[in-house]
Parts: sequence; C-alpha cells; structure tokens
Amino acid sequence: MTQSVALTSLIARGVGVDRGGRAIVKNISFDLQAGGALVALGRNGAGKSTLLRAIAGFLPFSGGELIHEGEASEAPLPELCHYVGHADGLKSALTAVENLAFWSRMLSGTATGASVSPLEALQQVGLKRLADFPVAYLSAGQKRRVALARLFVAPRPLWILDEPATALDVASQQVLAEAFARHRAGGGMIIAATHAPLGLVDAAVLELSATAAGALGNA
Ligand SMILES: Nc1ncnc2c1ncn2[C@@H]1O[C@H](COP(=O)(O)OP(=O)(O)OP(=O)(O)O)[C@@H](O)[C@H]1O
Repeated sequence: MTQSVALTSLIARGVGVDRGGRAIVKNISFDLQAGGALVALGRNGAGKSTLLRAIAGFLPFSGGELIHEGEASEAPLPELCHYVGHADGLKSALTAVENLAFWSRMLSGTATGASVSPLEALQQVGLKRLADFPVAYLSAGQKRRVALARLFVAPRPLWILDEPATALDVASQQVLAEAFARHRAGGGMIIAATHAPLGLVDAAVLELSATAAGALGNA
C-alpha cells in the first residue's frame, strides 16, 4: 500500500494540555517529518493519552502551537489523521465488515492515497473469515484487529495510536509492525503511545513525566 504524501511536517512548539483545571501536559515540542514516527513513553498518568487526544483534535491545547505542512495543509489536522484510542470504537451489533464499511465512509475525505476495501482490510489483519460475525462475538484481540483495520480503509497521512498493540498476539503485532513500515515508506507519519515495543524502527522518543516538561528532537 503506498500513500501519497499529504503532510510533509508536523511541528509542535511548547504545547500544553489542561484537564480538570490541572496542567497535564506541559511544554512539549517535537518535529516530525514525512515518514517519521514518534513514540510517547511514560508512567501511567503521565499524559500520553491526553497529548494524543489533543493532537487528534479531541482536546484543546492550553498553549503553544502545532503546525502541519504539506499538500493538504489547508485541511484541519483531525481530517488528516486516524486516531485509534483505548476504546475500539466499534459497534457491537454490526459485523466486522459493516464496522469497516462505516469507517470507510466516515474517514474517506481530504487526504489522497491508496486504500483497500473493508474485506481486504480484514484479510490484512487475518480476520476475513470472521467478516460477517457481529463484533460482539469477537475476542478482545480480534476486536483490536478490526479497530486497527480502519487504518487501511481510508488514506490518512498521520496515524495516532494509543497502545495499539494491546491484546494483540505476537503474529498480529508483526502484522502491525509491517503496516507501520509500509505507511512510513509511503511518507506517512505515526505518533504512538505505548508501554511495549511496537517495532517502530528509528522512532523519536518523547518521555512524558507527570511533573516535568518534555521536549525532543526529530526522528
Ligand atoms: N477527563 C479528565 N479530567 C481530569 N483529569 C483527567 C481526565 N482524564 C485524564 N485525566 C488525568 O490526566 C492525567 C493523564 O492521564 P492520561 O490518560 O493522559 O495518562 P497516560 O499517560 O495515557 O496513562 P496510561 O499509561 O495509564 O494510559 C491523569 O492524572 C488523569 O487522572
């Protein structure tokens, strides 16, 4: 799967995020180029999810600036990213293929590039035979694989992933690592929060601490 480069850079300069009246994320800077990856590390409660949700547009920044550049730079960043959070975002009563058809319609838009059909996406994550099962009947790892298959049904240059490998078996972790490599080879970017290795080769590392400000260089 190749992806046209819609984003050439994503630069954060001293961004912060408040929640519940407290400064949770403080003074974060990074510089991500096409094909780059950024891994956010830190203890429980350090603010990894908070930062990812703010980059994806679900929370406001309290300060600093986030600048994206590239062919599609006039589009708001949330229209250029896939966000897969802790919750899988799946409708239990719908089948796996119906869930992906929904995401395909929802997420196709601004960014240009290659995508695959919902059935092909399920094949990529090894779930084609369960395509017509209601998601409610799937295991935790199978649900996670359906959620991640959404990355393939609509082209978006920035993937924002919160603990993407949770519940995945070793084979599925390998599939995910290969998808990361293809996405980056096509010029895509990845920002991931994790407590476990994700196979993101040469990723820049952002260490978040609950008390100290964080900063980093580029990949
Ligand atoms: N809606 C909210 N209102 C107020 N505080 C919140 C809210 N959501 C999270 N927090 C606080 O923000 C801090 C950071 O939470 P966050 O989920 O970003 O951490 P994390 O680094 O992703 O943790 P984990 O590794 O456990 O997933 C925590 O102290 C948490 O209590």
